[in-house]
Amino acid sequence: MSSESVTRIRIGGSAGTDPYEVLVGRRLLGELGGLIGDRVKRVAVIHPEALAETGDALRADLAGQGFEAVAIQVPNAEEAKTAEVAAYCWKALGQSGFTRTDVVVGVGGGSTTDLAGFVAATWLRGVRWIAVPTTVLAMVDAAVGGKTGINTAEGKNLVGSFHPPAGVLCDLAALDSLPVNDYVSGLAEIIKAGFIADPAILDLIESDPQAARTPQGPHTAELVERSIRVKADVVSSDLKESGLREILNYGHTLAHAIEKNERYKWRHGAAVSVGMHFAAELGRLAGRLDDATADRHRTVLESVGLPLHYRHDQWPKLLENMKVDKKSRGDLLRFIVLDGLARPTVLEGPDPAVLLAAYGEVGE
Ligand SMILES: NC(=O)c1ccc[n+]([C@@H]2O[C@H](COP(=O)([O-])OP(=O)(O)OC[C@H]3O[C@@H](n4cnc5c(N)ncnc54)[C@H](O)[C@@H]3O)[C@@H](O)[C@H]2O)c1
Ligand SMILES: O=C(O)C(=O)C[C@@H](O)[C@H](O)[C@H](O)COP(=O)(O)O
Ligand SMILES: [Zn+2]
Repeated sequence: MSSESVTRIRIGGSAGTDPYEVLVGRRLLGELGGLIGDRVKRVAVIHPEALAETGDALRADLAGQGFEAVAIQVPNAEEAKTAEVAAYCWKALGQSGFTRTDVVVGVGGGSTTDLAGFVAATWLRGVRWIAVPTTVLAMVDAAVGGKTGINTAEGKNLVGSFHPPAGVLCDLAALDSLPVNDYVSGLAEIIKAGFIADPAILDLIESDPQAARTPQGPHTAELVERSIRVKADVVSSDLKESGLREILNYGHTLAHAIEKNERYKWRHGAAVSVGMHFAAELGRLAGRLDDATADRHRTVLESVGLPLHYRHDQWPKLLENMKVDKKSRGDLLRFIVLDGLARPTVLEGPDPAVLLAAYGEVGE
């Protein structure tokens, strides 16, 4: 298979990390063998149940290229991000004699790429891995940047590692089979990139919100590429989240609290949408964010069908859940808010009354 009109976005390369490329286009899977490299013996293709055919086709294709290829099927969505499923993958790698020169390929949405990256980060203390994201969310965010991990009963992504992939293949054709709710959920991270760094993204979506809801929309490739570039710029200068990278967590403090409260049954993007609405109200009430930009959150999120609200009576539980957010320092809660459009900043230890008032706009 040959690839056609491929965009290549380079990531990393500073502070001792190996650079890698994110490829965006169609018919890209022909690039996989080359990325894996010819000195590799074994490849493990980790894929969700929903992509059983794709996983097996990739395994067969790699076997045809001379690799000892195994497919490891894992549950769909967040059910894959558990210690038990990671242990199942370690067992499969052990049984196929996987060594430090072998390669993991994670094919699927963000849940699968987070798990596959984590399995690669932990097996033999770290083997190479390649991400083949198949949801819009995984293409623009999860598969890019090297954050890998799993959930625990105590919170979202509480166990993980920074372990960048050796390459990322975003084949836009994969989006054609994605259920519309999953497609729309991914738009939340695209809209996040718009608010924190690249407002042209918001203009593109606002120009035709209905078209933005489908991969057939006229701006799909541009939206995906712009969002990847936002993430690439950030993670290339701060892989391990010592500062700047925290801006990518916009909306996530409340989002992760909601996901835990829903026992990880909500889609991440839907929770991020509610979380960004909350962060916008928090920014407004803290005197940081102008009304027009705060209101723009509601209109753009709502226009593509993303949720803005969550149960009002759950606030005490959400507040408790937020304490284990990775941005917390001791008892200090920290939120990413905006000082204005594309001007993200940290709000530390907001007054509990302001937090409650912001949630008053979100609760229903
Ligand atoms: N590591 C990071 O930097 C990062 C960034 C953002 C999000 N995430 C994580 O990503 C996860 C969410 O990822 P997601 O929104 O991609 O959802 P997902 O991976 O949970 O996938 C949603 C559903 O779509 C199915 N699916 C995937 N691709 C498909 C396709 N092409 N056709 C049909 N079905 C398909 C999956 O099997 C699953 O059932 C969360 O766990 C979130 O925490 C991680
Ligand atoms: O890449 C990052 O950094 C992000 O924060 C991107 C988020 O969209 C993503 O959901 C990430 O997994 C959240 O990380 P966490 O450290 O808050 O668990
Ligand atoms: Zn996210």
